[in-house]
Amino acid sequence: MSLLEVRGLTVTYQAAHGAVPAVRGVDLRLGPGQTLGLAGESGCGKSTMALALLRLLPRGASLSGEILLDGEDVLTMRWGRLRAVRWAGASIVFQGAMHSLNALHRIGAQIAEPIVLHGLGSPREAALRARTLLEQVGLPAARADAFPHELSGGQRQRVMIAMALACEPQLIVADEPTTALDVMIQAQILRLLKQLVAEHGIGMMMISHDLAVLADTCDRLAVMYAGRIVEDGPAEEVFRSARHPYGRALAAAFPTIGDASSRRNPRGLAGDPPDPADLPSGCSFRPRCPVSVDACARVDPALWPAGPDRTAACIKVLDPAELDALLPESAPGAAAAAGRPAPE
Ligand SMILES: Nc1ncnc2c1ncn2[C@@H]1O[C@H](COP(=O)(O)OP(=O)(O)OP(=O)(O)O)[C@@H](O)[C@H]1O
Repeated sequence: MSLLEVRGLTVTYQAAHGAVPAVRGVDLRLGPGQTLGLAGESGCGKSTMALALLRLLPRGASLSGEILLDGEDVLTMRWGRLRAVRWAGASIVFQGAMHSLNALHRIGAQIAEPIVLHGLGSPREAALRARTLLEQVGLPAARADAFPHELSGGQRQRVMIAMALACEPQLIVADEPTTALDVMIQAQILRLLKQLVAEHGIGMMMISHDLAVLADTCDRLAVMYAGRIVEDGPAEEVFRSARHPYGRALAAAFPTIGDASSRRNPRGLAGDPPDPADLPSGCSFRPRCPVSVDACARVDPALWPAGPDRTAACIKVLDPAELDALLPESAPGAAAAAGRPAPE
């Protein structure tokens, strides 16, 4: 059984200007001990996905679909069960640790708190475990007595990881865990996460706009655009040879795994992701796509097989007969008439 299985997840915010469909029918799967990277630019719906997994979305957001955590649907859980699952079943490491830590409480007390709240130890046992956890994330146990402002950004992010591990969850969701850090510290934190996930056999979903970081850290990669997954497959393969033009553009923007300096000057993709409340017809990526054809305005592509163990939501992974059947005027040869280029 999958540790996490997301089926047809849709999240819609209610904003002053109307409904904002931030996540649109996402399917994802993650096994125990696996790491899944979720990539995409700002505004593609990645954080919404992360928050939805533990029903942490702001009031007014509506959700549908299924989020099966170890077979149990998070969306239909009663509050008591949901409280138990947060931290102990799955926990989230957010970006910007300073905002997530309480400036008035010592580090050790903050790590110990969820352990006591979940009945996993007495206050004394939890305090001892907090010190052990600090050592596991590469900090001296004595840092338990420090306040957040006494730590560097990288140290605070290590504290956040220690907190996420505190109740021994099966799943960690890391949302841009290294974005605010300089490149050397970023590499250390990524190594630490990789090592902890392997040692503890937990699943991890890591969210980032940096495809190279995800390819280096994760087993699988899913690329998100305008609230949908547009490409999915083994991480190295997606990074080296993305089948969706958006995946290729992201890979080109962050060209080198392991060489952080090359990421300082990404070759940017022109334009911005569309406003989810005002999506273009057909494929959402069409207005920015360097290889779009007329048919892309008429077909909103689903994820189709794009090689062994890979999918992509682009009509260019279809053969002409399959595309013909999809086009509204499904006369034979419509794909050719629509200007479909030769498959790559
Ligand atoms: N509370 C909200 N109310 C209305 N719209 C929202 C709300 N939160 C997010 N959105 C919109 O939903 C879309 C997805 O946002 P989300 O934060 O999930 O994207 P993201 O890929 O995580 O970007 P970032 O990395 O900048 O956080 C965006 O268009 C955003 O403006």
